[in-house]
This record gives sequence, structure tokens and C-alpha cells, in this order.
Amino acid sequence: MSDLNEGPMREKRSFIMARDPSVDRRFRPRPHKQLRLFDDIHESTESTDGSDTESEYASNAGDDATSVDDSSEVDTGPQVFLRLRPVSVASTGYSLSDDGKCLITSAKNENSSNNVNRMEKHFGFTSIFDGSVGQRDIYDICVGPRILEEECVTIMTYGTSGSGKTYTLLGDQVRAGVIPRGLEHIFTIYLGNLYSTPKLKLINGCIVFLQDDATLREMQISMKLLNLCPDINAQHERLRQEIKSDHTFETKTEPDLSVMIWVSFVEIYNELVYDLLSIPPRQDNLGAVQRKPLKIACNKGQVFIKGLTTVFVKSSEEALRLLRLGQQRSTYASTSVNSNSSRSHCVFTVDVLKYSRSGMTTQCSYKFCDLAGSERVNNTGTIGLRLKEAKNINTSLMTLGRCLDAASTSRKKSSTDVIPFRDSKLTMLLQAALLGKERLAMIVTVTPLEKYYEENLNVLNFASIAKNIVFKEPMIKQHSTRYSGFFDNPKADGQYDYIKALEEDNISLREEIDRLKFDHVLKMQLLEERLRKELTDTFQEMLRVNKKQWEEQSEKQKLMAEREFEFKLDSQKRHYEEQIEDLKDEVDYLKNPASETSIESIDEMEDDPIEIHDDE
Ligand SMILES: Nc1ncnc2c1ncn2[C@@H]1O[C@H](COP(=O)(O)OP(=O)(O)OP(=O)(O)O)[C@@H](O)[C@H]1O
Repeated sequence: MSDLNEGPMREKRSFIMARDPSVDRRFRPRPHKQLRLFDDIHESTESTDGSDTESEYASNAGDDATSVDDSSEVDTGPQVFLRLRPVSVASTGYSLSDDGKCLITSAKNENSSNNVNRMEKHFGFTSIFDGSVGQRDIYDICVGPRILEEECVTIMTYGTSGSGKTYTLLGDQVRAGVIPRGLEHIFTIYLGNLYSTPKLKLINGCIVFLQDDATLREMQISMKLLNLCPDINAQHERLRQEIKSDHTFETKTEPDLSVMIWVSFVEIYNELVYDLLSIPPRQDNLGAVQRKPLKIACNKGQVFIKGLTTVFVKSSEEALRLLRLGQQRSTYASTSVNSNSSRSHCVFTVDVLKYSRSGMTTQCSYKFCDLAGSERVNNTGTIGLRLKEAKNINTSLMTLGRCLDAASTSRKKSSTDVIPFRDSKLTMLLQAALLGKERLAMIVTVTPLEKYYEENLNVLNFASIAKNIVFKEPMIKQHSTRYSGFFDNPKADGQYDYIKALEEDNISLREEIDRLKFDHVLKMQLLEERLRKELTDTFQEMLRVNKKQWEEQSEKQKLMAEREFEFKLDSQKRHYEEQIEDLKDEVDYLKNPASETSIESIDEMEDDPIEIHDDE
């Protein structure tokens, strides 16, 4: 009954349903001649010789590159690029429009599930890259300009499983992807302004000045994690050489600017957010990393993850090492379509925090988001844990599609429909980009094979919804705050001069402190010198007096010994002289016995031998 009253039901729009949301039929470009893609493309997935045909592309497809730059839609909505994976025999169901910006699909396979899917469809993109386009051009066109704009940007890869999302973002051992190139680019830009210690940090979405002990703690965390990282010196050097030969990045040294760079890495696995750079309880056991899910929160419109480890990095190499560490910890598994398939959505964030002498702190963040691949679970025989993972992946991707759709519809109709960000962790995390508060660049990857035709249509429908979004509000170029340590009160904004004066005072006080310190050090040095001299003089005087005393004492002792010796000598001398006298008398008596001397006395004398007396 109610059906009759309400009239015909309106078709509900969805990115995976059959209705074609691609370019409006009335305006879509009609190709005079459909170009066949992939005629000269050979399978290059297995090749590791680094033979990307970049230079060829640069000359052949240069027009594409320029068309991106001068596009007026750059400022009004997301940029959506299409990258086709190289395959040996590409399906004839895909072709390019004359201007190279529209992919035309038409099912060649009669088994296609429904009539709508078999119809010819046109999907417009900011740029389309065929399988011959290498990593260098992808970076130069899709990402490099966003990095130069120094705005918050989310760069996302979206596609079916095995279509090259991870390859595009991370690259492989030989060909660096978008992230290593982006890191090199960012560090080259700020080379002249990099600050060597972490004094500013983003905490719960706000920029905070760190005290010395907190700075020290952050440096210890950074050191601990870097010690856990795989040793990639040689690999980093090789990739760096490759990047240097591919691009010419320029350093922009600005006076009075200090730049601090932080990185964080999370994965969303089965709808739970995990920190890929957490410090494990035991350093030596990577397997013992506690997988504690984290919560997403919002503070004054800034989305952040509670308790997430953000690591201060001083060079692109450190950032890359942390990226590899997180990559090792993220969830991969072998599936029917990809032997090393990402089973989670991974978001690697680079926060650039700047502090200028005027007291302004600004933040610009680069989020690199590697989405897990959409998968057909019905036909591929996926079971068990892989099935659970695939369902969660598909559900969150569907929510992403719904959010994009709602964002697109509400902008066009100026309606206030609630965008269902809260329906998945992925959309909660990326809501700033989906609302147009940050730039969004999406690289859609497709494997142009017949067997993926219908899956690819879903991906292309999704991409065209994203492409059609128009953001009317101006982008927030940078999140900026003033150092709250100077001013907590809301009137602060109008008192810039006062802040400036305070800062000048601060600078002159610091100079005064430096001068006083210098004077103090100088004074201490002079005092030390004087004390040393006094001490030396005192000791020298003491030595001199001691020496004199010793000399006098020894002189006295010498004199006494001499006198004593003389005295002994005299007494001996006298004694012998007396004995000699006695002996002489005896001789006289013996010669003349009539003398008065008696015999007894002579006998006595004989019994009395000569003695030597020692006075001692
Ligand atoms: N443009 C390309 N050029 C050369 N090789 C490629 C390209 N795209 C993908 N590959 C190769 O294809 C394989 C699968 O790619 P990748 O792992 O990036 O797929 P994915 O889309 O991330 O898949 P999943 O969603 O399952 O993780 C890898 O071996 C990769 O090197």
C-alpha cells in the first residue's frame, strides 16, 4: 500500500552499483578514433633491471604533465590519477580518448554479469599513465608539486589487489616509489633550516614546545627505534643516487626559520588501528611487539591517534629506515592474486613543524596512504582469516566510497547531510582530506586484464566519484598556532607588537646572559691564573727556607763533629805522651838501678800495658 502512495523509489547512488557515475553522457569526449592501449607494452613486473621507460614517457607524454599543472580543477577538488599496471597481453576492453585523459571501457566478454557493465563507459582522470610510465614521472606529476606547495596533503593509492598500490608508494629494491622520493624532496627543501633537536612536537593535534627533559626523551625514543631498524645504508645510497639522477630538488633556505620533521606509521587491520613504530617491550625481540589497538580522537577539528609514537628524524635516511621497520611489522599475506598482499590500510605520515622568529609555529603534514586492495571474495575461494580480512577491507573501502559520494553530493546541493566518517577507522582518519580541508591526490591502480574487468569497473566508478567532488570552501593551507608560552589569552592575536617586543626583549636578555657568561668565564680564568701564581710563589719560598735551614743545620753538625774529633785527638795524644814519659823513666831506671824507683813499681808497670782510651 505504502509503495503505491510513495510513488517510484529513487535509485540510491553507490560507487559499486551498476549505474554509471562516470562523465556526463552529454559532455563526455567522443573519440574520433579509439586508441588501443598497450600495443607496445611488454610485461615488466618480473624485470628488476630498473629499465623504466621514463625518458620516453617524458617526451611522449609531456603534454599530460603540463595539462595537470594548468588545470583549474586543481584548486577545487581532489586530483585523481590512473596508473595502469604493465601486463603482457592487455584486454582490448580498455582504450584512451584522444586527449589521453579519459579511459573508455567496453566489455568484450559476453559473460559480463550485467548489461550495464557491458555498455561503453568513459572515466575522466586528471592524468592517465599507461604501463610504460615509470616511478619518476608518477612522482613528478602526482606528488612533487604537492610537496612544493607546502600544504597538508593526503596521497592515497586505491585499486584492486596486486594492481601496484604498494609498488607506486614504496617502490621496490631497485625503483624508489613515491614515499622515498617524497622524503628526499622534503629533506632537500628544508636542508638549510633543519633543527637538530626536537623542540616542537604535535601532541593531540596541537603544536607544543618541549622542555629539555622531554626533548631528551624524544631523542632517546628516536635512537631506540633507529637501532631496531634494518641496516639499509647501501640500499638507501643506491635509491638516493637513483632519485638524484631522476630529479633536481632545490633547497629553500629561509632566514630565522627552524624546521623539525617527525614521522609516524599506522596500519588499520580488521578495523583496529595499530602503531607500526611502537617501542617493543624487549629490544631484541621484534616478535614481542605488543599489538595494542589505538583510538582515534579529535581536538579542535584536528584528528589524531591517541598514544601514537611519532619519531623525530634528522635525515631522509632515518625516515626511510623507520618506514622499512613499519613495513616489516605491517600485515602481509599471500593471496590468490598477490603473493605479498597488504592485508591492512597503512598510513605513513610526515609532519613538518616550522618555527619562525616571529613566534609563529606552522604545521604541514604529508600523509601517504596505501589502501589494501579490494577483492572479490566469492569467486576466489578465500576462506578463514583471509576472508575476514577481505571483508573488513571491502567494507572500509565501501565506507570510503560512501563518504566521497556524500561529500560530493553535499557540496553540489549545499545540503547538510552527515558524511558517515565514523563508519570506518579509515574514513575517520582521513576526514580532513575527504572534507577538502587538506589536499587529496589519489592514484588509482588498475590491472588491465580481462579477468579483472568487473572489479576494475568498481574501482573506476569509485575514482570518478572522487574526481567529481568540488570543494567550495578554501583549503586550509597550513595549520598554524602561536607559541602558547608567550601568550595564553585569546586577545593575543591583536597584540602581535607586544609579542614582538617581548621576543626582542627575550633576545636581548639572552644576549646579555651570553655576555655575562663570557665575562664570568673570563674572570674565573684570571682568578685561577692568579691563584696558581700565588701557590707557586708560596711553595717556592717554603722550599727556599727549608733549604736554608737544612744547610745551617748540617754546617753546625759538621763543626761539632770536627771539634769532637780534635778533642779526642788531643786526649789520645796526651795519653801517649804520658806513656812515653813513663817508659823513658823505666828505661832510665833499668840503666841505673840505684835510682829511687823500686822493683815493685817496675813490675807494676810491666803488668800495666799501654791502653788507648776512647772517651766515648
Ligand atoms: N607499474 C608497475 N611496474 C612494475 N611492476 C609492478 C607495477 N605495478 C605493480 N608491479 C608489481 O606487481 C606486484 C604486485 O604489486 P603490489 O604489491 O604493489 O600490489 P598491491 O596493489 O599493493 O596489492 P595488494 O593490495 O594485494 O597489497 C609487485 O611484484 C610489483 O612489483
